[in-house]
Amino acid sequence: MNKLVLASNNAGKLREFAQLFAPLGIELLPQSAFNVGEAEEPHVTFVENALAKARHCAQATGLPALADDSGICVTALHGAPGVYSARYAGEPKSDQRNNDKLIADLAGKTDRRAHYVCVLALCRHAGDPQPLITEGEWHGEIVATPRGEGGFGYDPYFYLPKHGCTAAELEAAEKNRISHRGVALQQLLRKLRENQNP
Ligand SMILES: O=c1nc[nH]c2c1ncn2[C@H]1C[C@H](O)[C@@H](COP(=O)(O)OP(=O)(O)OP(=O)(O)O)O1
Ligand SMILES: [Mg+2]
Repeated sequence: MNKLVLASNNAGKLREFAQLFAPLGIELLPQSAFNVGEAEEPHVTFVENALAKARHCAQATGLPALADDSGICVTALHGAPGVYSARYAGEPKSDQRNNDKLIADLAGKTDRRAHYVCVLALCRHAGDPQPLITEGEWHGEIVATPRGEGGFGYDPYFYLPKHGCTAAELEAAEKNRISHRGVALQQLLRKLRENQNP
């Protein structure tokens, strides 16, 4: 497989995947290059939404498609916003309003634990009966005051005690090495290699 379509319209994800794929010798094309519209994400699990996006994109392009469904799960909010992270503060999607709502919802709560989840789904074609699926998690805490200019989404509020900084303060390469997305992609690449060398 030397060409893949990325089934996402999120500029932050596109940036991170471009960097992650750069050394791999796999051409990664954004679905916008094929005028693929946004897929429905009607499901209550990351894995089902990831599959829906990958299948929709493979169908529309005739090429293998990789989708990322991700979000942040906050312990004190019983796992919310979870699969609804992108639309937490309603439509149209806005990172700023999502972050404001998250901080408001956590006001007065002492348990600040949260983790990112990323599920990747790779459909080699629209009817692929055996899509590759992997998952990564990244654990941290929500801070009330944003820090850093990097990353995207909830990153300025996602604090990593081990690193003493937020995800938005990490170098892009460091985030990709340890993030939910980076971990899920390493697993996906391992599965791809196993499939090619049975
Ligand atoms: O590393 C991350 N750093 C910060 N925020 C993140 C990250 N990873 C996911 N997130 C947040 C952003 C968005 O609020 C939601 C993903 O929602 P999700 O539906 O998967 O993506 P999306 O609608 O933005 O784009 P698309 O579906 O076209 O890929 O989780
Ligand atoms: Mg989405």
